[in-house]
Amino acid sequence: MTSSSSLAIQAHQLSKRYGSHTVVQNVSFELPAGETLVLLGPSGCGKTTLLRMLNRLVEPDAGYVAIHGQDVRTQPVADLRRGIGYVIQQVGLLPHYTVAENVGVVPRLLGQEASQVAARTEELLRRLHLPPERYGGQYPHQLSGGQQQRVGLARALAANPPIILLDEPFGALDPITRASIRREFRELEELRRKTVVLVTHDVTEAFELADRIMLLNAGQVQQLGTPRELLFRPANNFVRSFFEAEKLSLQLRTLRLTDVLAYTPTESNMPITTHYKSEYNILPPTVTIQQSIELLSTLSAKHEGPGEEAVVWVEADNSNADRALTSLSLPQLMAAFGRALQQVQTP
Ligand SMILES: Nc1ncnc2c1ncn2[C@@H]1O[C@H](COP(=O)(O)OP(=O)(O)OP(=O)(O)O)[C@@H](O)[C@H]1O
Repeated sequence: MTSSSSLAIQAHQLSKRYGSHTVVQNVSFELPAGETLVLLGPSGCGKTTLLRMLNRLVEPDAGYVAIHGQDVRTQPVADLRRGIGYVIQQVGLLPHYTVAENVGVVPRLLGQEASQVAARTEELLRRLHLPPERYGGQYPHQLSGGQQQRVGLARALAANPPIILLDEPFGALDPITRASIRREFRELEELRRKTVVLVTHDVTEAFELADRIMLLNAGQVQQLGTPRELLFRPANNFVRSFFEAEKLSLQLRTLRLTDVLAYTPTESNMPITTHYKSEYNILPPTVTIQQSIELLSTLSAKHEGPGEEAVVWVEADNSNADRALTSLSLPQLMAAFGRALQQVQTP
């Protein structure tokens, strides 16, 4: 059990109706500080409405929200929103403000000193791969969609709120930009420490970013759990069929090396000296199968010669201390993945 003081967000029996149409129905969840919850579901299922109830952009008809243990109705809205960053798909940058001015807008409103605002702005732009000397003085229309999205994120992070709400933040981007921004986003240390609620209808995005996923349909929670639980222990047919089309790709992103190690050959049948071995292909067991396949493919393209096969080396996790390093080639990895899948899918 998590104590209520370490809970960043508690939503209790939230409901919202527009006319006769119930768009959110009896939704409850608790989100510990530092977790990322993804709200997923088909268009119109109520994700945005639910998200906007958290910072009181929408008032529920029934139920309540508590932030850090305090009922949001008992605090001034301005105070509440100061602690909650908000990023939307349309970005909403101020067109006549430069990039630096856009990022600094909230800290300035909070009365922070100009030098402090400038330092924070520079730091964030640099972290989001927008060198301030090049981009700080530009205007939003001079940036690409992906760059604007990063400025929107920098602006939401500027005042260092402990909670960030993101509504389809990558929705307007092409698939390639989208995938690369998502990777940057995942690796951003600043965000890892925060409590994040993210709305998307993109299943891969949900699986890559979520600690837990709430799958909604017609305003009702279908399942709330880890990506692994939704994929391998679907609560009903809606959940099962929602992931069906992308099942293999999700399995590759959900299972990790640690899940397949037990199904690998106990001894490598190739002499170690024939392998190209460097710090780059020694992997911790937490790496996903998808990432391992990508690395093995790159290594194969670079290093494979006659009689050689590219391998990665997997560090033993604690439960496997007798095997310090296990070597895995692509065929071995795929075979082990297949066997692990059979196990995990057996009820
Ligand atoms: N202010 C409003 N007035 C009337 N109906 C609304 C209002 N806001 C949302 N709705 C309706 O509520 C339902 C849920 O909308 P919501 O935007 O929460 O869904 P969503 O899951 O975020 O959808 P999408 O993925 O398409 O953005 C929709 O049918 C929408 O038309």
